[in-house]
Amino acid sequence: MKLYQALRNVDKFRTVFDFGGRDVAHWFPGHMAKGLKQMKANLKKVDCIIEIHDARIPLSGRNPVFQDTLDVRPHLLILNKMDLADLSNKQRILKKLEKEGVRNVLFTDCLKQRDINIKKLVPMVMEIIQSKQRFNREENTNYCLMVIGVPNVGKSSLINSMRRTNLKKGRATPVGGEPGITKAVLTRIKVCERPIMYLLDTPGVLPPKIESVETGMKLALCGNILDHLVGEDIIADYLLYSLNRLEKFSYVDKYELEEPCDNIQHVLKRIAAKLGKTQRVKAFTGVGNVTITIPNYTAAAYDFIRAFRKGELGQVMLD
Ligand SMILES: Nc1nc2c(ncn2[C@@H]2O[C@H](COP(=O)(O)OP(=O)(O)OP(=O)(O)O)[C@@H](O)[C@H]2O)c(=O)[nH]1
Repeated sequence: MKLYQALRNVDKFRTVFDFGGRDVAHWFPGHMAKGLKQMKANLKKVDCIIEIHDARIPLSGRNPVFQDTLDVRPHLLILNKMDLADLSNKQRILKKLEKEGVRNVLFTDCLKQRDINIKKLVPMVMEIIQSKQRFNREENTNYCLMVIGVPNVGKSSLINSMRRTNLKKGRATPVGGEPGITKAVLTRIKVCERPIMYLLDTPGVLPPKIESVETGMKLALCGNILDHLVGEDIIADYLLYSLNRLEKFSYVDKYELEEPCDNIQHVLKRIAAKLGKTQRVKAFTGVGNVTITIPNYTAAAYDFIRAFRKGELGQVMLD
């Protein structure tokens, strides 16, 4: 799709998204509060907190509890999944974060076999630790980090990636495609030999800060909330709205649409047809019941969201 063609459609696109009075209160399971207790209890052993968040939403959805209760420790913010993020305006993001008091930021791609930024992690952590007083751990020669973050941002992947990079070792912790995979209690995992560095894995338990339904929807789009709690249909619609707003029109070619379109029903119908996803349903007519074939909108919405999460619809910056 040529940009000049697409731009002709811009005034046809929605400028605001209608969330239909949705309530985000039920989007997070209760077990998450337990995680914070565990973290606080283990804080004494920790030299540096590694907070990990999704690089596509660097400004939304982090948990404010980090600042309030865990702030006593040195802190590094990792913005992971950088391979999926449009970082053309990285400076704007870094400036905004700095205003919020976040000075140590590292972008990573934990799926990459050799991510150069993961290599920088240990030296960066050492610098941060050495720039502050080490509380009651002065005499300790090994270091302990705590990795925290909202669900599904890549905490386990980061640990595995650090082990791969620093110890040439394989997986220590299971990775999942759905939020809430890491449920075990805190485990201490070695991630570096020189200096000896351990990492406490937390169960991905911190509920994000949802200051608005829009923040909730961004988190849902990035896979930080279980899809069915929000609804695949609305996530897909918010995805379409976002792609159009950001002028990321690669979905047009991928799904063989004629032009960018702001109507989710139309787009899903096209996706369903392309994937051959139809369903047969009974329809009641005046002359009796007939079975008709209609597009499977749910399957199409799922495919659309999945393609986005895999990066097939381009890199985005949702904040
Ligand atoms: N594209 C991309 N995907 C990633 C990256 N890091 C992790 N993922 C994927 O994100 C999903 C979640 O990763 P996990 O490491 O299980 O995340 P987690 O934070 O430990 O998840 P919870 O235990 O649910 O809190 C998996 O499908 C990973 O493959 C990355 O840098 N880029």
